[in-house]
Amino acid sequence: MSPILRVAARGDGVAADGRHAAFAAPGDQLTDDGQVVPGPHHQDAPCRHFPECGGCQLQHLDDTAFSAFCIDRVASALDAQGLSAPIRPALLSPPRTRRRATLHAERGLIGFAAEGSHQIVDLRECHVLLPELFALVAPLRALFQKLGLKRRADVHLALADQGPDVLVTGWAPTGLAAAEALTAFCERHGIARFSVDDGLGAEARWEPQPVTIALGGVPVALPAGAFLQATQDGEDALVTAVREAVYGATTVADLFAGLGTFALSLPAKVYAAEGARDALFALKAAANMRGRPVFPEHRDLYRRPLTVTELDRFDAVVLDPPRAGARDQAAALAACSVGSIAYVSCNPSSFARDAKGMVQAGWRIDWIQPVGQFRWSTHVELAARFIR
Ligand SMILES: C[S@@+](CC[C@H](N)C(=O)[O-])C[C@H]1O[C@@H](n2cnc3c(N)ncnc32)[C@H](O)[C@@H]1O
Repeated sequence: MSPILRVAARGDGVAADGRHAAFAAPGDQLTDDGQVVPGPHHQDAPCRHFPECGGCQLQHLDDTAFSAFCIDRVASALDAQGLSAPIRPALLSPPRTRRRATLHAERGLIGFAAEGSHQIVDLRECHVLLPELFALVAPLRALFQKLGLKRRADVHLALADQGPDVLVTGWAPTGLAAAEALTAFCERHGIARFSVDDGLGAEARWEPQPVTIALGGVPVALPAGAFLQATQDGEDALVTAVREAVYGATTVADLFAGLGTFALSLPAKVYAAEGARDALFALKAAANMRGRPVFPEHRDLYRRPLTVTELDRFDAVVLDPPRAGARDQAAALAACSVGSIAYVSCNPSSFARDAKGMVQAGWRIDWIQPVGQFRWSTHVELAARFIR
């Protein structure tokens, strides 16, 4: 018998004797023949689709163990780079609060892909999606069946200010009957927008009024399929952490700004750099309309990161790159002399890699706030404050 001590990055339990076991929680016991004997932090998974469904990998952990996993994920990534930092208690989004998710549909099935495969798990219940979004799953299944969807399509769901926003990629129904069925579906289910994209770009087939998302109290036009923090709760946690990290700054550079989640929430003059044109134009128009001091620039930050001279014009910098991190931008940040840096990351490993160079150049990680907005998944997000 060996006790399970922690859960590794991929979700398997790690026993004191070094063995790994699937679906094991800290406090469980691993028998000599590899059986898991549940302990005090092992809960009954609430969803019938666990563990087949790839939407959740950790439903067997209670909140104490899931929170510890989020912290440990960050600590292990730092440790792998020879770093350590004060890590705050994790902020977990409650069940049923995911406002953005991508499902897959094919031949009468709709749901997340099965864990480790492309097979679709036909979703009959879900404990992570917002009820408003889950309520669309059965009607969408029926709609796709009616319209004869056979090949695989992706269904991107988001909750906009006006209601559910649906984007189907890989499929575009044609003909009058299909158009009528789609309109009836949208009217019946209060859909804010229904777009399709069969490879030529998103085309709205239903959008009775312009679709927006409120960020920092400002309604921003929401491009179909655009990036949004996964839960409102997670967004609030990240915004609060970023505001604290750059507190007192009157000029801020927001890098990888997206639609302006941070730029529109900071009490400062904000330069916002973003690579997606549609997001950038939406942010520009929204800021102009409300007279917010946000100055967006379309810029590919992988090809053309801000230079040290450019960075030094600001009191503080916020960056929130994609999963790959921001190696070159971090190198310039390491050498700059702004007052503080808020680094928001959806990948503790690339964050720790980027942080290492910054720490070697004299920066210190003041604190790290883990945010578990992908509840019961192995994806952990964080916001960190760097100071000299
Ligand atoms: C994790 S999202 C963060 C968005 C925003 N900060 C937010 O919280 O809503 C990363 C953003 O980086 C943008 N991006 C990806 N590659 C980029 C690049 N090479 N240059 C600039 N922006 C890029 C994406 O379009 C996306 O908006």
